[in-house]
Amino acid sequence: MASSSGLGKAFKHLDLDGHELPPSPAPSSPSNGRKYALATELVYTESNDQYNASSVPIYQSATFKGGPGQEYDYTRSGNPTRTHLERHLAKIMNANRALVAGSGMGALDVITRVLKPGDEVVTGDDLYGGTNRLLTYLKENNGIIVHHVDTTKLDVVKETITEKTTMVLLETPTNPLIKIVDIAGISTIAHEVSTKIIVAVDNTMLSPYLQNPLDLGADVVYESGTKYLSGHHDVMAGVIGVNDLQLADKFYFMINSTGCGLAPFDSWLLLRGIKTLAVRMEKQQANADAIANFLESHGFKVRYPGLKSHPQYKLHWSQARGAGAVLSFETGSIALSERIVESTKLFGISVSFGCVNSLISMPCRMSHASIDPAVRKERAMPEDIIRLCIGIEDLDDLKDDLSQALVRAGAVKLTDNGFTALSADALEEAGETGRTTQVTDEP
Ligand SMILES: Cc1ncc(COP(=O)(O)O)c(C=O)c1O
Ligand SMILES: N[C@@H](CCSC[C@H](N)C(=O)O)C(=O)O
Repeated sequence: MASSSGLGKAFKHLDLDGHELPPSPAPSSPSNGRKYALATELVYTESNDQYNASSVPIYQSATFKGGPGQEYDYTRSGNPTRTHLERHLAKIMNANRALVAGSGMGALDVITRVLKPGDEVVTGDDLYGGTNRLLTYLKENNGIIVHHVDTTKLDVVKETITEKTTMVLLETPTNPLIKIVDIAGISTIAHEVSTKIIVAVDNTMLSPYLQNPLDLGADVVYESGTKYLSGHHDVMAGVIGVNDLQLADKFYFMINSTGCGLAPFDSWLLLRGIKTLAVRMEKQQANADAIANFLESHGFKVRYPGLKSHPQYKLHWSQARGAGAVLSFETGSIALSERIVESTKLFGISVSFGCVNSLISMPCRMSHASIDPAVRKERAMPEDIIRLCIGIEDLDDLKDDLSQALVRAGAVKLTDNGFTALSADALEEAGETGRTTQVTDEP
């Protein structure tokens, strides 16, 4: 009888046949309860515990005493720390209701459980590897028809969405090719075909600090809280924001039924991380912008929406307030990319992004390795692509580390003015033969 929407009344849960729809929590005010600027709202979570604790308490309890009618009975169904987080998230995601799951993939699993055999999903051809894996599973085992198309092309999306479409699943910027997808444009196209089509947007690459898909016409926003929201590589979490309260009830039903709700301690960690989201993001994207320019000025083809050279620069800035801190670039050679990645000292070789420390990876070997190599080829995913996820470190330290790695790997040559990327031919040769420039251990 407990509700994860919480601090309100107990309600009956929706059953699988759709009976007994629970009363949803009242939608917040038009500004979704926001009184202050987002950076301020991120910091303030009103704790209503009996001791006026400044930090929301962790209710590390599986059960709650009292019997029927009480607010909480069992943490799988609802927990005060989780409720607190969900209310806070609803405010910052501009959603009528937010829900939290044990990971970003857990959140997507909850969302896609509304799909039935025969339903059609229209989605992108540059998707996070785990998302691609789940959709492939649903296609092969649950009778869901999945269309992967270039979602940067509105005409292609328009041709693919039909009355049979029940969900449109978008990522923007995409991971790792950093393509931009027109959220408002696609939402309009989908809803013109049917208002029942659920447009769901993965907002992991920017966080609610920089982009609010619900304000652009999407029906559902979700993201991996493992990234920017938590920000320290120490918690796995997934968040969902939705305006339609009946849809929210369905998602809540799934979270309660499958037991994938976020644990109290992880909810607390996420609440703590969110307080510093604005400062982390500002610093991370300032660093990322400088590094993107630094690599571009030395001749690399860099993918980053903060660069004017990004082919969809205008579209990105029409729907987002910043460029985030993930960028990618190619070298022309897998071997050369491997040497660069392995030559960094400060950049950790790791999957994930959005956290305080900088990371470097080769997506085709790591985060996107679960995509069949033939499919990667079909979708023109460059095998040599390097992804940089920028943290809050000192910018000069980051640049120095990248410079020494590029030199050590033979991707650049040293000149009096610093270093210059090699020509395509020289890079190709460097990729095959190895280092072209003598370097000392401490450049
Ligand atoms: C864009 C994107 N969406 C979703 C996920 C899934 O999140 P999680 O790892 O928290 O399950 C990830 C990364 O894992 C991601 O990069
Ligand atoms: N082994 C994991 C890989 C996680 S990738 C995490 C993150 N989304 C990223 O893009 O780096 C898996 O198979 O899911």
